[in-house]
Amino acid sequence: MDVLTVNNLCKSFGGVKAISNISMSIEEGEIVGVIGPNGAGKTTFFNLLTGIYSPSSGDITYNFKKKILSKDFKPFKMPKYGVSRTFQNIRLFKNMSVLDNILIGYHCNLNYGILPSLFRLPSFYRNEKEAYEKAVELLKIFNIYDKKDELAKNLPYGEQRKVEIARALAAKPKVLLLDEPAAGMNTNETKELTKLINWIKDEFSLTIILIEHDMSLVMEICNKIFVFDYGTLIADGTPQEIQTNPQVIKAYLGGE
Ligand SMILES: Nc1ncnc2c1ncn2[C@@H]1O[C@H](COP(=O)(O)OP(=O)(O)OP(=O)(O)O)[C@@H](O)[C@H]1O
Repeated sequence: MDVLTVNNLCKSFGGVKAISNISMSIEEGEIVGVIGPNGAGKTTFFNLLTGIYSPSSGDITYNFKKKILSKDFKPFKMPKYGVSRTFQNIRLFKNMSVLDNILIGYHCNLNYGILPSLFRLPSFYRNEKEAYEKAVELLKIFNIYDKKDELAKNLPYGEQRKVEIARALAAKPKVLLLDEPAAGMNTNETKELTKLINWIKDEFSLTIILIEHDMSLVMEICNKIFVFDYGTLIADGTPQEIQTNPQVIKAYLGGE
């Protein structure tokens, strides 16, 4: 079943056509890679998928129990709908602890109102305890439990990326968008992350869409790859098909 459909999507900034007539569908449970040279429109595409930008024309639909249409996208609503993301430039609450960063992810889905919170009613404690336990579980999965009380800004870059992914997962998404998850990671960290992404996809029943320049990661874990160049979709297919596609080779290397 398609979890996401994109129809004739366009986005222009003045005279710059950042996204031009992109159409695609993504099936539930897939790990999909979005690749392309610098400036190809990948981040703009993610910003359209998460309501940061509105399409100039065309539309996007998440086919969840209830359909979510692009006209209803707002960045702050996306986690509630079931769409979480990470950013190319890590956006953590840098002066908060690692644990608090993850707890914020859970707070999108807490089931108590202002009164239980003000008067400290049982539902408040029940929800907070559950969020804490789940956050600890995530920290252990990401192998950063021993850093839980450190300020996010004091963690090495690779671990900050893990915190950002864990925070996105805490919002219990159905679709997880990862913008360059391996950026700034060394080879071993990238290998570890590759395994982790595969594992969380099954464990949390996710559909994952990722932008990534690290081709070893993309080719190893993606079922399907979409290739952008100058805002257009120039190819899509399996990793094997993409690696041998002459148009893709041309876009990356500037020749055959
Ligand atoms: N807010 C904006 N205002 C004007 N132009 C923009 C804006 N955002 C993106 N662009 C332009 O749109 C095009 C696509 O940019 P985008 O950042 O989406 O590419 P990208 O594929 O993510 O690149 P990279 O791999 O370098 O991150 C570029 O020409 C960029 O300059």
